[in-house]
Amino acid sequence: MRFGILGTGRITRRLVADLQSTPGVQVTAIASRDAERAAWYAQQYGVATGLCGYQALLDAADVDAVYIALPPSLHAQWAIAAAAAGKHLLCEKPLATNHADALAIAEACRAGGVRWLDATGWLHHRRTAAFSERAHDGELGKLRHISTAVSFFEPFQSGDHRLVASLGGGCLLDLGWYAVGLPIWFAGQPQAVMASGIYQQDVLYRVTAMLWFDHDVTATVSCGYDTTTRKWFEVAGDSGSIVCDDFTRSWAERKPRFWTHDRTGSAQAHEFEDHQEQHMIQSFVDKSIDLSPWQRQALLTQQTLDAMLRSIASGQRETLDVKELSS
Ligand SMILES: NC(=O)C1=CN([C@@H]2O[C@H](COP(=O)(O)OP(=O)(O)OC[C@H]3O[C@@H](n4cnc5c(N)ncnc54)[C@H](OP(=O)(O)O)[C@@H]3O)[C@@H](O)[C@H]2O)C=CC1
Ligand SMILES: O=C1CO[C@H](CO)[C@@H](O)[C@@H]1O
Repeated sequence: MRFGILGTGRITRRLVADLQSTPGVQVTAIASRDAERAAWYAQQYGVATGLCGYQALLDAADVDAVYIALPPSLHAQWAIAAAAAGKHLLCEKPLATNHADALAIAEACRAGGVRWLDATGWLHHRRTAAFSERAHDGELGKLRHISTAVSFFEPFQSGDHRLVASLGGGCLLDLGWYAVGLPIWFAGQPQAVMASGIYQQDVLYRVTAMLWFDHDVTATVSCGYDTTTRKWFEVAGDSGSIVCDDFTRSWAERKPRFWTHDRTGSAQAHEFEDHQEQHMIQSFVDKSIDLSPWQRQALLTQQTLDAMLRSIASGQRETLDVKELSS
């Protein structure tokens, strides 16, 4: 699959090497708003063509798939344009800034006959497959409660899209995508949410929330830009729990790991050898792999984030529209 990349930011600098080292993948073009930057990136990262303007890349005949690495508010526009141009779509998280736009992306891809996936790496890690299997094989007993936190304290450059509301900034869309995605991965569709948020510079800086699922499963989640937490979770049943201390990251310096705890309090560690981002790219390019479980996860996450934003604004518990989702 021949990839073209939209945007020359922080994540592009990391993912371009993962794309180039995935078997069956070539990166043939990169596009920037700025011609010089496009040429510099192409030269620097060994990409054949640097193009000025994102549409130029969508028009390129030697591009089969587009990786969108733009600020969140631009995802829907360029994802829909990519699908209309017949390009498969790997889109950075959050898929969009709201559920309606996420559904519009899915529909455009369906109409264009192209594959789509959000680039949420942890969902494709071997470690995720292993802890998911354990959670579902009865080892935990009945699933009861999930806790998770994903926070980074970072001195953002002024103008960083994370701090600009009109670009889809704020910790909820950015880090809440991971924190809320985790309980959804284990427990499915939330029925209701109650969230509270603290704003700084016009964007959400810290969010805490409670989620209610079917069968009395609950979750507490938090995310923020002004705290440093491990990107951890605990999935607890009535017989045991699974704990992971950094589920979103690919660690070069140590093996990905998680622990299982039983009723007696004893813990067993599980470690893996992994190159994590490549698994996500492989899921996307291997046409024999059904992407629908991950697509459903993305749409559910987006719908839940919408409900959390409503809850922050209203100060009330908000219910999710189950019918809307299942259709
Ligand atoms: N999966 C992951 O682990 C990570 C995912 N992300 C996600 O990737 C996306 C991009 O994040 P990141 O790379 O950190 O962002 P950056 O701000 O570093 O880069 C975004 C790029 O988008 C282009 N762009 C187009 N319009 C604008 C605009 N109005 N303002 C700013 N940039 C613009 C720019 O490229 P140019 O001007 O050259 O066209 C810019 O370099 C986000 O959705 C983010 O959530 C981010 C980090 C990690
Ligand atoms: O997805 C992400 C992972 O980590 C970052 C912190 O460096 C986030 O802000 C980012 O968008």
